[in-house]
Amino acid sequence: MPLDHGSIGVESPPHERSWTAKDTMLYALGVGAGVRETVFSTEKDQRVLPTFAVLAAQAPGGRRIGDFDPAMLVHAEQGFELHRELPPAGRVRTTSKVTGIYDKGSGALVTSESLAVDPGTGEPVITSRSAVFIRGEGGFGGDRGPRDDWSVPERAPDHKVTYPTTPDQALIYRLSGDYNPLHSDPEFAARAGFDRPILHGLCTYGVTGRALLHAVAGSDPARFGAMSGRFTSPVFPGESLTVSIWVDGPAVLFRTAKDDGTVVIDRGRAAISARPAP
Ligand SMILES: CCCCCCC[C@@H](O)CC(=O)SCCNC(=O)CCNC(=O)[C@H](O)C(C)(C)COP(=O)(O)OP(=O)(O)OC[C@H]1O[C@@H](n2cnc3c(N)ncnc32)[C@H](O)[C@@H]1OP(=O)(O)O
Repeated sequence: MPLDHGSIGVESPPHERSWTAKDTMLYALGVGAGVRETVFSTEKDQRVLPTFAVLAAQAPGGRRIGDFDPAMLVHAEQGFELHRELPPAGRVRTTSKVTGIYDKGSGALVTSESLAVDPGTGEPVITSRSAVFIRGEGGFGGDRGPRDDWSVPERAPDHKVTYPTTPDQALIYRLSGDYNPLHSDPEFAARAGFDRPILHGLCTYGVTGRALLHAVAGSDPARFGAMSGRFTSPVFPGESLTVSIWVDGPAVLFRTAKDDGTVVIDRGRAAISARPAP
């Protein structure tokens, strides 16, 4: 059954969500911030990894986009802007909407946007933009969607950071709320065409965000304004991730790859503000 194009532009009812210090510590462990990053993984002077913003701004309950086999859905793109640093425990009110359904031939690309505000003041806290790719749902004769002019700079990266993931990474990450069996159940993963469960896209994204935070933002979440990228190939738990980073003032480009060179996040952009004056 085709996807419901009537879902485009329909705003979801506001959804309030709160999180605790334990949620943000668990998230930190889920994206690999452990004993060397205890400011994120323990309560001592705790701060929050900027990429937690994507989870904080998720709003379930939007309009359904149609019937399809959930095993065929993968996370395709993710971006966010952080309007202020997130506290270890907090609350936001989020509205979201589908912004487009594009025909990519082999699948449909469904894009969405969420705005999370401070429920007390109404001030924006997080803007989040994401896309999912539903394999097998393309070919309906629709628009292919906007083009992006991202290209790899012609110089060597200014930074290269490699982080491991562990075989248990997806089992820890899922406890932050994405219980999609694609990441835990070998039978479901086989239905999706994978010989074992794959890592959550947002886990790869969080590992990449740590690399950016430490390499170009002086490990200071307050300097981390935005990040976006496209998931180009699946990652299996246990694989290492190398983030190549090019810095041009506040504008940062990046790309994440596995040990065999396969690029898993492409078209990466981040916005990092200057170090505050002492
Ligand atoms: C907040 C929201 C939360 C959402 C959570 C979702 C639930 C989660 O639990 C699910 C996950 O985490 S899944 C894990 C992470 N994602 C992945 O591993 C997907 C990796 N990517 C792929 O496999 C392929 O790129 C694939 C399959 C995406 C596309 O591969 P192909 O079918 O071979 O397509 P290809 O021939 O390369 O390109 C066809 C057209 O599609 C565009 N395109 C490709 N990958 C894209 C992507 N990732 N995002 C956007 N567009 C993409 C191509 O550009 C091309 O279009 P055009 O010709 O117009 O340029």
